[in-house]
Amino acid sequence: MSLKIKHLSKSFGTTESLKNVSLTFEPQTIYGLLGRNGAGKSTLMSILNNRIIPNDNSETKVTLDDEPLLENDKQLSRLFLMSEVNLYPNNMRVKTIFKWTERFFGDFDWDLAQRMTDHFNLNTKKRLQSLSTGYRTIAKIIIALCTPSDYVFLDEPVLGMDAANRKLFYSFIIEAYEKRPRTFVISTHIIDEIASLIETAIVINNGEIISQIDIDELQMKGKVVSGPQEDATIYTANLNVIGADYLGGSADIYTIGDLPKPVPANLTVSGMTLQNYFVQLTTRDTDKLN
Ligand SMILES: Nc1ncnc2c1ncn2[C@@H]1O[C@H](COP(=O)(O)OP(=O)(O)OP(=O)(O)O)[C@@H](O)[C@H]1O
Repeated sequence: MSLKIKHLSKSFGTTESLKNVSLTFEPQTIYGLLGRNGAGKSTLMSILNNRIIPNDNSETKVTLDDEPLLENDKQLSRLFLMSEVNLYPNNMRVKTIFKWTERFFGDFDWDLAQRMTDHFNLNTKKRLQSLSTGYRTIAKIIIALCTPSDYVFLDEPVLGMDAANRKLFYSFIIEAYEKRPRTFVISTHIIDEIASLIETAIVINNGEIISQIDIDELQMKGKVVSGPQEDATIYTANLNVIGADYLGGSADIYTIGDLPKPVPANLTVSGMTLQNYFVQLTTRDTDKLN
């Protein structure tokens, strides 16, 4: 019982946006889909939600609970994608969009929608076009959380939202999940804010999945060894090092796994944040200023 993707590729002309992606999304799990600009996050989510057609490749298989997903309306209706693209008529009132959603998906969580509109202070009598950028996002978030979908994809869901509303949104994701567990796949560039929300981080880089890690595992095993460059380098020489930052003779070396004891007295060890992990995995040489 899961959403399985095997050998999925997508090219736009000569741009290979997704390269032979294989990935499984388990039911009732909250994922972070992390990648730099242009990494392929939106393309992946759009393909899974039937908005973009993947390359024609006989090896490609996308199944939901072992049934083919693409071009299968019954299975596709179990997925929902919230993205920047506006699918709703701009002159429609928010409340009417909620009703449309209910008709289309066969159900809508009106209680949660009411709580969310109250907390966000959203006037549902307003037309979509008259809302500010942040409030348009809030309206779309409410729709995404109140549909009966089993797999909800949120592509940059906090675009234009202020810090207080983002915090409220993260609490509502948890509330929606606790009320009715389902899979959320959240793509965002504000990584540290979702670190406590997600269970698994998937990192995509240049169209390829380069890492999938449980947040608990990262918290247990991800360490930053800091101190004089030479000593830190010697101490971490045989460890699983994913990257390093050097500044004026000092080093921060990023490792995954157990550290040999004792740690030399001139080195310090701290936990690796999800943001650290992501940056180390996706930094290119060209990102560094000469
Ligand atoms: N319709 C399209 N036509 C041509 N190229 C496209 C199209 N859609 C996406 N691409 C290209 O595919 C690559 C992946 O884009 P995608 O939008 O999936 O990235 P992303 O990870 O969502 O990026 P961002 O974080 O900047 O939104 C990019 O090189 C992009 O230019």
